[in-house]
Amino acid sequence: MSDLIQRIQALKLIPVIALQDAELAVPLAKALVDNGLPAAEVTFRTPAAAEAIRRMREAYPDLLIGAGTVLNASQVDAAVAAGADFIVSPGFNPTTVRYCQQKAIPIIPGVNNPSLVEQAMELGLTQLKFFPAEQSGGIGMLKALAAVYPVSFMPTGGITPANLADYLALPCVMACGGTWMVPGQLIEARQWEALGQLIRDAVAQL
Ligand SMILES: O=C(O)C(=O)C[C@H](O)[C@H](O)COP(=O)(O)O
Repeated sequence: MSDLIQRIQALKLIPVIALQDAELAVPLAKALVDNGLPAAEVTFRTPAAAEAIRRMREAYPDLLIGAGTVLNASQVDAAVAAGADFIVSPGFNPTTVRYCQQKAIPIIPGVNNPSLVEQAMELGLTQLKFFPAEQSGGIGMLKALAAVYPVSFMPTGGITPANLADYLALPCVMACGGTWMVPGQLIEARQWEALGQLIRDAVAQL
């Protein structure tokens, strides 16, 4: 887990992706790698997720790949079989967390209030997603949580170029998640140049 967290901390930004078509996975991974952001959180919000992860892993063995929106054990299995390095969930589901822990699979579950942070800590977790970040009180809420709990957060949801730096400046923030540098319309339209520019602009802010 600590190696993984170091990699996430070094990247500072994890692009969150919903891919409609696994054919788009490798060109998207190429755009991310070529433009300086070698990571992807591929969400299980689409049926293409596992195949997209498999193709990315095959083409880019060193790419940091998370599986996002993982809601249950069978999605954990599918993600890991496809080559995911870690699991992310939008909420805190103790069943999914325990399943990952039994299999020694890193999981970063989502929380957005003190009670959930405490439940996560009880299971030994100290790196958590803060989701949905802006809608849950944003930076003010994170500061309040960090004052009480020795945990690090990956805020996701409502992170934009306008607030990224403020989130990253908080000592409790290990990285942010966001979609703005990998918008679905550009990916589906295979606008790799435009996408590359968005990714470069995001990296330039880090
Ligand atoms: O599916 C998940 O597990 C999620 O975490 C949801 C996405 O991360 C957010 O919807 C991203 O929010 P935006 O960056 O505001 O577009």
